[in-house]
Amino acid sequence: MRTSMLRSMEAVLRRGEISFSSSSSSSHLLRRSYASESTPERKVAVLGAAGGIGQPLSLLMKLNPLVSNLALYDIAGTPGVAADVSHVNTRSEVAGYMGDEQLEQALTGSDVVIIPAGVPRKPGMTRDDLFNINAGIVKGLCTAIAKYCPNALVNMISNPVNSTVPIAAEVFKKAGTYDETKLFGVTMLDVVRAKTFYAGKANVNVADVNVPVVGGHAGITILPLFSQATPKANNLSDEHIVALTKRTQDGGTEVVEAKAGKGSATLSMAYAGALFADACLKGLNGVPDVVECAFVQSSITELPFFASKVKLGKNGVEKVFDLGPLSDYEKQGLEKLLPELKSSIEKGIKFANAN
Ligand SMILES: NC(=O)C1=CN([C@@H]2O[C@H](COP(=O)(O)OP(=O)(O)OC[C@H]3O[C@@H](n4cnc5c(N)ncnc54)[C@H](O)[C@@H]3O)[C@@H](O)[C@H]2O)C=CC1
Ligand SMILES: O=C([O-])CC(=O)C(=O)O
Repeated sequence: MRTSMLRSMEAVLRRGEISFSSSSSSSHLLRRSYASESTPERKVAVLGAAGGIGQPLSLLMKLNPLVSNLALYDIAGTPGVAADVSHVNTRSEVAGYMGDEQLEQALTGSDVVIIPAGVPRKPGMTRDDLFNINAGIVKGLCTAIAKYCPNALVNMISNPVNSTVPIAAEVFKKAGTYDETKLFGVTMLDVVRAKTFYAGKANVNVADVNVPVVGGHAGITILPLFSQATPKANNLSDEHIVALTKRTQDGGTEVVEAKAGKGSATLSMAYAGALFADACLKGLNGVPDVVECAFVQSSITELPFFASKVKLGKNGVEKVFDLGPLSDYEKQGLEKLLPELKSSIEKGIKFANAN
């Protein structure tokens, strides 16, 4: 029975009928979709592809039939990762690129660039403690993106996202290529966590759950809006909501501590990153009503960048949705997060302009 299941799965993959579902209707990673002979060519580059996130993310992007070319770039280790992933019998051609001199080739022609390059946290560190190393890495990679694929959608995973996205924006502005509809901080893992934790407490099917998560991607700047969660749960008290909010905000730290010095979330992040990149590709391909949360240039609060629901279209961000009705608890959370998020954004802008 197992053999016949594998055979039918392989047949479906060969026909290009499997795709990643955007989380809005189902949280199943693999699902039949509209992919067909007419699916356009799309090149996706993963920068940091040999890392803890990069490797499983590269595999998941290899499984995505919307991808025709997969460029795997890192400063080391990519030939092995690319050779390994390239043997998976799905649509995309895989190529590995290593070191500065191959970055141009990796990036040229990319439609989507996913950036999980940089150091992860160890117990006791905040995401901001990664700034000194990762800011420079992101700046270098974005300088190359501006040069070699200025029209690509950029999915920034490297932490601290609250600062690396503003850094990217400044680099692109200086290069004259900035387009606010094409730059995204990936906050999808916060949404993935909020859905999982909510489903567990509310006792509902996780595949049906939707929870917007707004703000930023660090500690209290992560604000899950459980008052807008669906399906509605009648069994959750205020205490439950406070606990769910805290667990979502501390989700990254929970993994960092459990890994005890061996890094931060990689597998769940690869899943979340693959879902978000899939949503970007669907938007580029003209699929209607693709809506996900992301940290983008925004005017829905006083801050220049903010995570909220965004509609993805043929050019990237088509619409930034406002926050909708908030509970009193969420209003307080919003007030509390603004100063920290503001200072992280300013730190990124200052770094980009000083260096
Ligand atoms: N946005 C989010 O929700 C999340 C973000 N992260 C962040 O993602 C980043 C990566 O995490 P991991 O994969 O666990 O780290 P890792 O250390 O396992 O992998 C990072 C990879 O980046 C590569 N790299 C370093 N400098 C580079 C450069 N200039 N160009 C290309 N590649 C370069 C390294 O060689 C390594 O292979 C960290 O900053 C981490 O904090 C992690 C989890 C969730
Ligand atoms: O916590 C970290 O350092 C990694 C991260 O951003 C997450 O898991 O949300």
